[in-house]
Amino acid sequence: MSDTATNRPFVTLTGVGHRYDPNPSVPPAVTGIDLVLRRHEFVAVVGPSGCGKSTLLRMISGLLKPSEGAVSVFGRPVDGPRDDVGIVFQKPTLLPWLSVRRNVLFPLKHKFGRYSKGDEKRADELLEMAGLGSFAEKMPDELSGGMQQRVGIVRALLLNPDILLMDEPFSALDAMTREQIGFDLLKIWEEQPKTVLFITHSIAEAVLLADRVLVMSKRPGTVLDMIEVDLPRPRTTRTISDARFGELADRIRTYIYEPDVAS
Ligand SMILES: Nc1ncnc2c1ncn2[C@@H]1O[C@H](COP(=O)(O)OP(=O)(O)OP(=O)(O)O)[C@@H](O)[C@H]1O
Repeated sequence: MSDTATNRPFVTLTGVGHRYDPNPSVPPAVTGIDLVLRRHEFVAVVGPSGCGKSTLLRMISGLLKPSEGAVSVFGRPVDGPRDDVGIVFQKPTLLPWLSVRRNVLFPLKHKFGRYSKGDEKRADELLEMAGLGSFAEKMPDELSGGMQQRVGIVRALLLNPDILLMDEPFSALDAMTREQIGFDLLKIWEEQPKTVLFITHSIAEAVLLADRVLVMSKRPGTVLDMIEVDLPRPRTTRTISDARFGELADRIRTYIYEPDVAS
């Protein structure tokens, strides 16, 4: 985004790595990651299956401690789960006995034991923004997969996190729903900027949504490149037919499928 705050380092990873298996003959999941996420930027992460994308996300969230290097947010080391981080996974795991609105408000209730009228108003505003205004009183099983995933996103946004970590959030959705929900996410992000790290297996989705695309190598995952997506915003379906879109997607594809050619 062209916001003055955008150029400030926000999340910093210095020489970050993680190994699940202490046996030194087994390669680490990820290693030597140097990365700076700027405030309010949208960064997508792509890379071969098993290259450590989720491991990277979990270290930024504070859910997983790096076994090498350090993660910091605004200069403060991350040493455990943080309040200013929202996470959206592939499946929204809604509570089936609670309405959509109550599902969205559940983390507040769980954390503080209560929520205010202001929180309810904000939940309704976010549901409206996500196209779920008339579904607040419905139960999760009355919603399509795409709508359930939107509820999961709204639930993460209600806590107004500075950082939104999304781990293949749309991969369970059909192609059309996926494209639409991507544009809706961009609309919400443009109105309420956050630093977003978005893991996807779709190169096109990464280029369509992100300001920059982090390309990871196969295990042990390292940074192969950080590609600036110099496509104008707002992004629309027309963005996909822009020649530059094709060039950027091709460049990333080469990294993933022909890493020897790319390097
Ligand atoms: N809890 C764990 N214990 C042991 N190994 C793990 C654990 N979690 C992940 N791994 C291994 O670490 C590597 C990186 O896993 P990770 O899930 O971070 O990759 P990924 O890029 O997100 O994969 P995918 O694209 O398939 O979702 C993989 O080889 C995986 O098998």
